[in-house]
Formats: sequence, C-alpha cells, structure tokens
Amino acid sequence: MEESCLMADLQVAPWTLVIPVKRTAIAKSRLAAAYPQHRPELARAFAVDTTAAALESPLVRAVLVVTDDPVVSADVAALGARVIPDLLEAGLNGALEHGAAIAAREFPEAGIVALSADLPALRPAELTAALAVCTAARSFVIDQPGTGTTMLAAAAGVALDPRFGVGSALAHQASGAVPIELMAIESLRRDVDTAADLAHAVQLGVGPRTADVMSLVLGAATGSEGLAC
Ligand SMILES: Nc1nc2c(ncn2[C@@H]2O[C@H](COP(=O)(O)OP(=O)(O)OP(=O)(O)O)[C@@H](O)[C@H]2O)c(=O)[nH]1
Ligand SMILES: C=C(OP(=O)(O)O)C(=O)O
Repeated sequence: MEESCLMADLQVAPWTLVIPVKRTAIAKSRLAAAYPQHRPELARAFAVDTTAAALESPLVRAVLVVTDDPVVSADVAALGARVIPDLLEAGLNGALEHGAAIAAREFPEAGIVALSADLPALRPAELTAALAVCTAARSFVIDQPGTGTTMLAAAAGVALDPRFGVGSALAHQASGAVPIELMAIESLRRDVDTAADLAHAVQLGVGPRTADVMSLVLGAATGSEGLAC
C-alpha cells in the first residue's frame, strides 16, 4: 500500500506553467508593418500553439493562461488549460505574479514556470529537456537574440520574481536566476517579435494554428498583387 502511494507521488508532474497572453487586438505590434491584416490572428495562433505544446510535456502538471482575450481563452480552455483573467493595468510581470500566486495556492508542491506565449515552433520534447535541468532555485532560458527571456522557473516554495521586459536576461541573472545552457532547445528560444523571427520559426516548424494563418497570409499575398498581409 505504502509503496503504491509512493509510486503515485513520483508520477505527479513537477511543474505548473503560467503563460501570459496579451489581448491579441493590441499584441505583437512589431508584426504590424509586415502583417497588417493577420497580426491579431498570428498572436492568437502563437499563444494557442505554445499552450498546446506545453500541455504535451510529461513534466507539466497544469497550464494556467493569464489573459483577457476571449478567443484565446476559449481556445486554450478547449485544450485543457485553465484561464485566469488578467489583472487590470498590471502589465506582463504583474500578470505573471498573479498567475504564480494562484499556481502556488493550487499546486503548492509543484515548481512554477513562466513561459512566453510567442513560441509557435515550441517542441514538447525541448520544453521537457529544459524543465528537466531546472535544478536551481530559479532558472531561466535566454531567448534567441540573447538579451531576453522565454522561460523562468522557480522551484516549489521559491518566489518566481519575474523580471521580463527589455534586457530581461541580464535582469534575471542579476536577480540570482541561473541560465539554462542546453544547446538543443532552439524551439524554446525562438520567440517571435518580428517578421524575421517568424520566418525563422517557420523554418524550424510551427504548430498547426500558426501554419494555418501563414497559409492564409501566403494566399492573400499571391491572390492579389500587393495585397496587405
Ligand atoms: N497577460 C498579459 N500578458 C502579456 C502582457 N504584456 C505582454 N504579455 C505577454 O508576454 C509575452 C511577451 O511579451 P511581448 O513579446 O513583449 O509581446 P507583445 O507586447 O505582444 O509584443 P510587442 O507589441 O511587439 O512588444 C507574450 O506572451 C505576451 O502576450 C500583459 O499585460 N498581460
Ligand atoms: C518580454 C520580453 O521580451 P520580448 O518583448 O522581446 O518578447 C523578455 O524577453 O523579457
């Protein structure tokens, strides 16, 4: 009896993920010039593909999506994520603190991970590999350009203390978080802010919702000369 209880404990996935998603009507502004018509749809697709990939990792116990976006909310809830309304005017780090507080209350024995929602090429195996080496009190993954952060993990009982924003890699390191040095986690590092980032993500292989929007974009571009994307 005791042994089977122990086995069950060991099988509980050790991380709760918090994914912040800005309202897609205003998100991903750096894509506006290249994708004036499809920018909100791309932002939604990135968030839903990121959430779907996160839910597939065996090390993920639950995914909490902090958002006020109604379409994203419906889509991620259908996948099995839990939706938490954003805090008014709290910004990205405020949204993460809010989600982390709920995660800590509901799953006190799990660590908490903040994951950016703009990782449309994310592969569950790469997320799993990174989570498996988050052994410090706080660990983080530096983004592809080398200055930002795509993931911040805090062990159970440790405050997340998110410092996302411009120059967040340095800010997280200065706050004591340890960078994850794994090489083979390109899809976890590839956050998409610009059209060039998106082209690279497409090369890596994006999830199905982002691929669908990219097909629409391509159709619009080839269907009519000079038509805005
Ligand atoms: N819930 C919530 N998420 C946010 C907020 N601000 C940013 N995010 C999310 O945080 C992540 C990283 O943000 P950015 O890459 O700066 O996204 P963005 O603000 O949509 O992009 P830009 O307009 O190009 O700066 C993305 O997943 C965003 O959706 C916020 O105020 N609330
Ligand atoms: C929010 C961040 O970056 P970006 O706006 O480049 O996604 C970050 O890297 O902390």
